[in-house]
Amino acid sequence: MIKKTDLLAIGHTALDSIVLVKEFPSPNSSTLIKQIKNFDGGAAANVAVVASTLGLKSALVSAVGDEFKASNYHNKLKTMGVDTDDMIVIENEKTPMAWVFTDSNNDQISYFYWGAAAYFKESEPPERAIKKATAVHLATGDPCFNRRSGEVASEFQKLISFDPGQDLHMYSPEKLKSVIKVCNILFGNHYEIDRILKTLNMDINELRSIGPEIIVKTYGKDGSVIYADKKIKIDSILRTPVDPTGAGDSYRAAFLNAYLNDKDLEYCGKFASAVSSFIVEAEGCQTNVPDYNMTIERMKEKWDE
Ligand SMILES: Nc1ncnc2c1ncn2[C@@H]1O[C@H](COP(=O)(O)OP(=O)(O)OP(=O)(O)O)[C@@H](O)[C@H]1O
Repeated sequence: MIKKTDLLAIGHTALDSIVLVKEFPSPNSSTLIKQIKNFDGGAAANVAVVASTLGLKSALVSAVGDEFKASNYHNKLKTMGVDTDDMIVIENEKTPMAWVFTDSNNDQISYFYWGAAAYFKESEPPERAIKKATAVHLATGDPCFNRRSGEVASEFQKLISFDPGQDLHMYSPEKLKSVIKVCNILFGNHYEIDRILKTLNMDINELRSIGPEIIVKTYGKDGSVIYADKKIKIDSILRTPVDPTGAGDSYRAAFLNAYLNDKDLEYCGKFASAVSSFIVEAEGCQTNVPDYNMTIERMKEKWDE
């Protein structure tokens, strides 16, 4: 019997190293590292992990190296119930890695190693995983693979959400438009949504008219705005951030969780806001992930509902 999934996340699974230095070295010099911490990451995996912790049956399709199957990260995903049966495993390659260097001014320099993810381009869209899912989330990853996966998901009439995130610059205007056309929900932070509007030379209503009936624009600690038939402003549940990375992915996972449970858009935004407020309280994108009850408690504290 085919096991159905609620949410399939497509895009990066990555290993993140957060490196603290006093200052960045100039070329041909070196600097001492104060601390290195390794975390499980990658936008699609972050979404799958948060969605699964909140109670959705989630699945993940990423391109990973051949060391991944035996890794603790993979074991963790399986233990959580994330379906990884359709992961793309590339022989003699490594799972993507990100190194984020932070100096004492909190300025950051990042390096991203695509490794196995470079093979997304030549991989077939995960039709079997798409067919099994109620909703498909296209996270940061290869633009061609996302476009082709979006087309298959559209053919099978799935709910499609799209978040090009920091890979936005890799999309040509045509490619960007073609993914946006097939998606139902477009997510982005305010820089990203503004850049999409500028690239496509559209305002938010024109953008909605070509595809996504819902556009969600996040503003960090200043909350988020949902553009649908009406505009809904959602406050954040403000916390002093220990590490803001992963706030966006957790927001998307939580929003989709509430949406798939037939909640109205204001509720979806509040639920997402509550979940992401936990994520900023700890280092890493998959740490301090709240379960459903913890999220509801925090929502009640803020909105008394
Ligand atoms: N300091 C904070 N306290 C509480 N909630 C926060 C804070 N920062 C962000 N959030 C929540 O997380 C949501 C997403 O944040 P943001 O707009 O920074 O996304 P992002 O840029 O995609 O994040 P990232 O790329 O760092 O994961 C916000 O709409 C807000 O609800």
